Amino acid sequence: MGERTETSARVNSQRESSDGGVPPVNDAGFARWLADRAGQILLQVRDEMGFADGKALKAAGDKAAHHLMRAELARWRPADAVLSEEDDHARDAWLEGENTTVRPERLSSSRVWIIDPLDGTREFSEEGRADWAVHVALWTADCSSPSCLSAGAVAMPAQHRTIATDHSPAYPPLPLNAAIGGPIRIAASRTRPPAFVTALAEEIGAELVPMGSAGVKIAAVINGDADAYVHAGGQYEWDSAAPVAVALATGLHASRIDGSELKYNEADPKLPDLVVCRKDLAPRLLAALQRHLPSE
Ligand SMILES: Nc1ncnc2c1ncn2[C@@H]1O[C@H](COP(=O)(O)O)[C@@H](OP(=O)(O)O)[C@H]1O
Ligand SMILES: [Mg+2]
Repeated sequence: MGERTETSARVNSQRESSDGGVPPVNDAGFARWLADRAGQILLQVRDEMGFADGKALKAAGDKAAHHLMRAELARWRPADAVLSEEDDHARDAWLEGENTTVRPERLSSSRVWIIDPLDGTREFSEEGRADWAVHVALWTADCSSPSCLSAGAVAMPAQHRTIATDHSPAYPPLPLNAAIGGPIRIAASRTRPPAFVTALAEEIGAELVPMGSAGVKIAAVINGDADAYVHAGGQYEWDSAAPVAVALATGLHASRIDGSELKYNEADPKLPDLVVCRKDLAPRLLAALQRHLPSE
């Protein structure tokens, strides 16, 4: 067994033997508890493995967080379905049965946990970076909003910070630079920003704030460190479900870039674009986005 595999095996066995106690009964508290537990494991994996082999670190982080979350969900919410980025067939709308294709179980479940065990995987593997997160969201069939997200938590372990719908953060105050007519700050992917985002920013006099992880970018909007998060060109439900749950609970605007609703637990989990921003900014940003929508 190589040194790195040994480290990963040791982290796994410590994880399995460590007891996180009894989690909160309510779903939002449970989401926070689960995201925090996975976050602790991820910090441990980073400490144990170091940054010499980024690829191995990413793989070990994804795996450790996924296994822990799957195990705790099976233990504490056994009747619920789970959609995790790290499941083998997570991206498939249909699964191969014996002689036919079958629908994934989650499509007939009334409660589905949509989880991204490690969002911002690239940044997780880079020393000194804190822009990575753990996402836990609960989709329920019985709901009153189009997204049907009834709980969500985003842990940012390297920032020692977790936001969740059990104690929804306060609506962000109008930042001073917005009040005095300063530039809007748009958070965008540091490695895969939408093709149109530079032109969009120029058109509305905005400045771009590159960072990793969809969860961290939406947390920046919730926090008031950015005014908006704009993404297009590809993403999946697990990349946005948890932070969108918190953003909506906070009272922010969250939609597709054409203004339509974000929907979760769809047969095809692709959810390639979104915009999250303060409500006062939404009409202006959506109007500008209309002029930049990628042609289908
Ligand atoms: N064009 C694209 N296609 C598919 N996934 C994308 C994407 N752009 C961003 N993502 C995913 O969205 C998440 C946030 O991306 P970014 O950090 O670039 O803003 C990342 O999730 P993971 O880290 O869970 O893979 C990344 O893989
Ligand atoms: Mg992700």
